Amino acid sequence: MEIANSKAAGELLNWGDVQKMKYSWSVACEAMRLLPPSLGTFREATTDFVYEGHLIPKGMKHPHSTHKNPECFPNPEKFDPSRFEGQGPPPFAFVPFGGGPRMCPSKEYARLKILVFMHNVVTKYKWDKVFPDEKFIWTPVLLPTKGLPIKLFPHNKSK
Ligand code: HEM
Repeated sequence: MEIANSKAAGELLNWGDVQKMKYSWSVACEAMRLLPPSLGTFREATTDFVYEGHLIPKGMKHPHSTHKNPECFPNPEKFDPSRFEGQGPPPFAFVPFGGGPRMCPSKEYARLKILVFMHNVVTKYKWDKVFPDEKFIWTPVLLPTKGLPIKLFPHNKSK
């Protein structure tokens, strides 16, 4: 709310505002940790190799599986945005956008869109899910099974 409180009614966000929205981004990251928008990236080992004592055989495919590993994220089922504060998770443990040379080229664009969306929804509306226990499936992108309808209640109709 720090950014929202610094803006006049109807004033748009600027780039500097978005850079300051660190807690909102931690919340978005924690949501993407628990429910990655994309099922993950598949990498195929082109040769046998050993990593930290584990044989990775040629042909093995790896979707990302670290998001709920308690060594990377203690108490992994808990929604806790503070995991992303300070140094944050270990390298390559949090990979909703993939990693390495083929990682999502739109990560920063997606961050901008997500933060602007969150800012506007939170500052303009109170909202409720129509189906509180709606399930999500991956197809391979994350989809709400009933389309995630929500009811919006404007905070202030004059804005
Ligand atoms: C929350 C939003 C998004 C998420 C979570 C996401 C996630 C991903 C993931 C996991 C990959 C595979 C990366 C890899 O193989 O290591 C990927 C690739 C890609 N994404 Fe995104 N993405 C998002 C938004 C977008 C948007 C908005 C665009 C385009 C405007 C986009 C364009 C691409 C492209 C072109 C690739 C292929 C990159 C390559 O193979 O070199 N993504 N994305």
